[in-house]
Amino acid sequence: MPTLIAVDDEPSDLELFRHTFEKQGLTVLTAKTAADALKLVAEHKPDVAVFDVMLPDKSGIQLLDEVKRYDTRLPVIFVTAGGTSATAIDAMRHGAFDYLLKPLNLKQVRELVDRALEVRRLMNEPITMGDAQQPTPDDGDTLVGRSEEMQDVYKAIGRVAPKNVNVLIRGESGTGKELVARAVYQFSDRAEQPFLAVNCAAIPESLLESELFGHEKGAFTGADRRRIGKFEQCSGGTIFLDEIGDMPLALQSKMLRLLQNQQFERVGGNTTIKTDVRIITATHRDLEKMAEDGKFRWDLYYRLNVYSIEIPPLRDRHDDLPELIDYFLRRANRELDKEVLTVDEATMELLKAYSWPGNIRELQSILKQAVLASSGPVLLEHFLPDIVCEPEQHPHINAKPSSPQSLSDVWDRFVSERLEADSTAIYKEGIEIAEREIISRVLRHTDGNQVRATRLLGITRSTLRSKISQLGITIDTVVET
Ligand SMILES: Nc1ncnc2c1ncn2[C@@H]1O[C@H](COP(=O)(O)OP(=O)(O)OP(=O)(O)O)[C@@H](O)[C@H]1O
Repeated sequence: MPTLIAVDDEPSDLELFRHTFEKQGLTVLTAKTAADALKLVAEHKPDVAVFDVMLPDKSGIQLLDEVKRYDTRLPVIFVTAGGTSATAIDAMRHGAFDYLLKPLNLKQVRELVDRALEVRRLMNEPITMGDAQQPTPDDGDTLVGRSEEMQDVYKAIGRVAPKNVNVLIRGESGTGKELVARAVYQFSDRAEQPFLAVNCAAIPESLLESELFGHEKGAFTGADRRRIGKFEQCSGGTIFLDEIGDMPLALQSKMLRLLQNQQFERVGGNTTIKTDVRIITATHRDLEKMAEDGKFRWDLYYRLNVYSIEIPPLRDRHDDLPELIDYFLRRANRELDKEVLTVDEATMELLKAYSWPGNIRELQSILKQAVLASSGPVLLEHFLPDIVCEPEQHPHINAKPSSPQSLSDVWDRFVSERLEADSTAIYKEGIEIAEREIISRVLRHTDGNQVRATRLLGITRSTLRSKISQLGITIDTVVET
């Protein structure tokens, strides 16, 4: 269980943190002074910290600097009364994760702590390579696969990680680009420094610049205080820019200047800020084609592509399938509290014959559905979702809809089958199926245009993206603007 430490001289605030996060299953440590906090950090190595900016024996920033001696990667959130937010902004420049203003809004606190824990996980969970046999697949993440193609990927990681150069990771969606980025970071000389990930496609264009570079108070409507961007916050560390092909052209110029001189200005500011970040980027797009079409700057492309790692699609390394299947079965068993131990031969043949357009993410999602549906220790053919058994009946998004059936017939069949299989997750599975179906259909209607789809669905673009990834929705044509 992750551990949170809250440091504040106000007992009622400490109680609030204890109450809120113990309920969420976290271990909560509390301290009223910086001295006590330091002892707890040294002893318990917490995963996330919340510091008041003013402590009786030290300022929160002094405490942050001292804590960094024990743990350079601990995400620290500051809490401040509105009037002292300048200190909190200063704390961000010292590498704090973020800050919150009093009075505390519990929803915001929870969201921020969740994000900090995710960042901590990305930094700390060790990535192992090629060895799916480690005792529990939950001890960290494993890049599974011993095929020649994956051996080349591991060699490339080993070769480039210790060099302080920018790396471009390429591969279709769901092939493991984020895992490879984390492996490059973890095997680098910067592994003790922070790692921050930004998905360029998930953040609206208007906000991406300030997310990366920060802004000055009054830079635009709504900029009511200075904001420290990721490049400033992460100085000394590594930034992972996912979906770099989606970065707008105007921002590409600013990135280029940063790469040339390791310096930049906040939006609306004149002060030049020096930074020292290693940049890892990833994309599923054809950047050369984009550059030829004038959509991606060649000069930026050359700077980012100092070294590139190409991850092959799953269909080109079917040798890895048995090991991947075994790994994800064990994972699904743990998550769903099931005991599916093996896959029978006919099912394995079907899995091998399928083309895996959504790559490993799709494999993971399909095995989870199959484990959920299965009853007994052997995964049989009829527990697999139809898409694997009859792929021609389920062409991806551009295809015609399948045979008409009334909605209530479909759900009748679904519920009866699950009742027969003695399922204990009918609700969760049903919701997932409905979500997958609705989102896929709307995307088909918009010819894969995600911006139009978000409008029709009435959800945000980041929700859409996370649903696509969570539900393993595969799209042949994606138009993201
Ligand atoms: N070789 C692998 N071994 C084990 N798990 C893997 C492997 N490759 C990918 N995964 C898992 O598959 C899922 C998708 O991986 P990841 O997010 O790294 O893909 P991606 O290429 O970054 O996708 P996208 O382009 O859509 O962002 C993750 O849950 C990841 O842990």
